[in-house]
Amino acid sequence: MSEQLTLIIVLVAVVAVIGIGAAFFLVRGRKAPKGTYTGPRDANDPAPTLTTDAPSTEASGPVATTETPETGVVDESAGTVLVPTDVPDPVQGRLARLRARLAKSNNALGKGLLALLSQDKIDEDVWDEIEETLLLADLGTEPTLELVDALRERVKIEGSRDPKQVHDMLREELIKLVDPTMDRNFIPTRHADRPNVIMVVGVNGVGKTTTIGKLARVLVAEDKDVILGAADTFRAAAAEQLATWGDRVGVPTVKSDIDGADPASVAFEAVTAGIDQEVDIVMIDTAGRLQNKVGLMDELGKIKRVIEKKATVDEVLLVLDATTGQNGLNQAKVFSEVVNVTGIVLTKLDGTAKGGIVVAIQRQLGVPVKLIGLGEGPDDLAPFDAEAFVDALLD
Ligand SMILES: Nc1nc2c(ncn2[C@@H]2O[C@H](COP(=O)(O)OP(=O)(O)OP(=O)(O)O)[C@@H](O)[C@H]2O)c(=O)[nH]1
Repeated sequence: MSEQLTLIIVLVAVVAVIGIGAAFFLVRGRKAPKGTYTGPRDANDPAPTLTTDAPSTEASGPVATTETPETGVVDESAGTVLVPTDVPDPVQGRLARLRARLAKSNNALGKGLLALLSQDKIDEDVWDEIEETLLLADLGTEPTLELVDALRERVKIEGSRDPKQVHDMLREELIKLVDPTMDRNFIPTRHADRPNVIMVVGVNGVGKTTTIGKLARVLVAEDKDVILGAADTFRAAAAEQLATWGDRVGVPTVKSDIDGADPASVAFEAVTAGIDQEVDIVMIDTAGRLQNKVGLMDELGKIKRVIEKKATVDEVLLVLDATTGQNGLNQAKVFSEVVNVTGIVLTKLDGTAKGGIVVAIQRQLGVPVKLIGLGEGPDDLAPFDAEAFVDALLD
């Protein structure tokens, strides 16, 4: 009798443990651990296939004849268990943590201005020097004149200046120029029925692939499910480079196994995989292209149009190398004409004293700088924040 009772108690305990476990997974909502799902996350979804032929007629049906993806794409996410090996740094406070990199190369701007404005007597020569410092930092003519006028006015009104006063005055005026009111949200959210789609564009070697890799880590740290699309089919190693970034944090990459494949086809397949697998975000890498190559710029427009047969492109991030200065402005202008740029990623700010380019670019495009690259390390990408940026220049 007592044996039967013990058996019943054990059975009840086992059922209770299983019940609690099931409830835990239901509350959590995620159908597979992030980064380890291998296909559709709903049991009733169609099984993923390894595609080596052109996308099916159904998938590419709405695509115009001239823009029909014609090359095969291998969906690496199908049948592959990706086990993350890295835990990305948290995103909060990154700019503050990386500020030393920025401050070092931008000393000329922040510290130089502070020194000039702290002089006992600020005559015309000093104002000229202030102007020159700002122009050398690539702030651009109009913002430079605006800032100098504002500072002149305040020096006149406020009279004597102690170091704290000078610091606060400069800080306020710089923050105004960098514009804290712009929408710099860079953590996209999934739409009810489809992923958020981000396209990353820019000229050769500015850091597009590296930025996507770093951004994938940021998104994983924010608990997002991500798929990458290697539509940079021009440079043989680019797709591998992207996939390596993704693998480290358990993010799958859709890429073609054919050298020089149609980038629009790869992008289309990546977005299709993202929809099928119900991910939060699909990020598409594109090949670097010079803004004066008309054919390549047209191709970029085509990639976007082909993606949009499937899902809206929510964000086009233009990656600009901060060390290229004014040339970046020309690039920004042409790219935004072709693909409606919605945000700027300014890379290599660790290697230049030209932090003023942030203001110049925003002014020219009316588009916010959303992220800045501060090194080659995997977590050397920081969300841009006007106040933290100015503090990094001055302190
Ligand atoms: N110092 C520094 N280097 C960076 C940064 N971002 C990228 N890089 C380096 O820039 C180089 C080019 O980066 P990629 O990501 O390959 O550039 P890409 O734009 O994808 O290049 P293409 O595909 O050839 O157009 C690499 O050596 C990166 O490590 C940054 O913020 N700081």
